[in-house]
Amino acid sequence: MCPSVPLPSPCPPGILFPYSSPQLWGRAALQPPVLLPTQRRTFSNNKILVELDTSSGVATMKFKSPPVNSLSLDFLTEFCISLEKLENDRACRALIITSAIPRIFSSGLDIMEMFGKSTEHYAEFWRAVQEMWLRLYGSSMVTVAAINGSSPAGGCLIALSCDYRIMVENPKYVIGLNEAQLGIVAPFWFKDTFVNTVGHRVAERSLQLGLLHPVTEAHQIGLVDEVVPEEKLQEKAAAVVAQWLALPDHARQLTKSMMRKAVLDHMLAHREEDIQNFVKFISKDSIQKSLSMYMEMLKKKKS
Ligand SMILES: CC/C=C\C/C=C\CCCC/C=C/C(=O)SCCNC(=O)CCNC(=O)[C@H](O)C(C)(C)COP(=O)(O)OP(=O)(O)OC[C@H]1O[C@@H](n2cnc3c(N)ncnc32)[C@H](O)[C@@H]1OP(=O)(O)O
Repeated sequence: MCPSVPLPSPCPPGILFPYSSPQLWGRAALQPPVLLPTQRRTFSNNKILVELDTSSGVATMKFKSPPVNSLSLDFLTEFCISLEKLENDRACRALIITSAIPRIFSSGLDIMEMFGKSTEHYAEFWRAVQEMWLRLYGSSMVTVAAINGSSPAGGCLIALSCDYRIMVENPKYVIGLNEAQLGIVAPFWFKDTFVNTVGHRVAERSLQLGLLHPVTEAHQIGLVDEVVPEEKLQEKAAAVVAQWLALPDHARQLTKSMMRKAVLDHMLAHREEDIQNFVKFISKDSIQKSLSMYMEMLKKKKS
């Protein structure tokens, strides 16, 4: 049962509220500072592995969906379930997201979910994409993306939705919202999340050109906050989390809510319309043709 933790009053109508239970916001921070032995709780499905260290309150989530951690409907569903579990767990205050697949953080939305399917399927898929973003961008946990590989489009969105991004320095890795290169358009809430991170001018150029930025450039434009060698990634992520967790949960959470509220509110107010727009757009013959050509190009690249 959740303890009844008094919230600062009056509570701002932060968008975090529908997605995280206000009673839980005090979490570990409000408990007496007793030294607990390190304890790990693990849960897993065939796409995602989560390990929660209950003594520090930090969970690590590893994407493990070969070959490229693409965000299929199944993956998104498992991702949302895992996020919900952690959000509702009083022992969890922070989340590090990383990949168990070498060289790839996530290849973005699974293109096969947007190709040759029924309008009902497109609507269900898009609702799942929205749900994932609402949960992650609106999370009351400290969230850090430990980006250990390339992260195009939807993969970049996951990183952008976290509070902090650390990327492995490797000249082969790229990150960005490259939708325009596929002949599709990043929806307004992808764009807003990007703008909130890198600013309007950088976002405008990057989105119009569908740029995938090499790591050093991503760092220069503020798309990632830090760049580290592979072997330092987990240590750095843990240090960043510790710094953020040193603040009182309620102050950090209310500040986060204040910063993200407008964008989250905007999407919630237009959620159904956004689904209809997606279905209409993705069902067009010209868009289906672009996606088909893109998949062909990916396959040709291999041979
Ligand atoms: C008006 C507007 C209104 C509403 C909105 C409308 C529009 C819709 C917006 C939709 C937003 C979309 C977001 C997205 O995320 S789209 C996906 C973008 N992703 C990419 O462009 C990445 C493509 N992939 C790659 O670049 C490479 O695969 C990658 C990730 C760098 C890895 O390279 P490599 O290790 O060499 O591996 P392969 O290329 O050989 O890939 C292995 C295998 O995986 C398949 N694959 C790769 N990516 C995807 C994917 N995203 N979805 C599905 N499948 C993928 C690839 O084809 C290979 O398959 P194979 O069968 O050949 O083994």
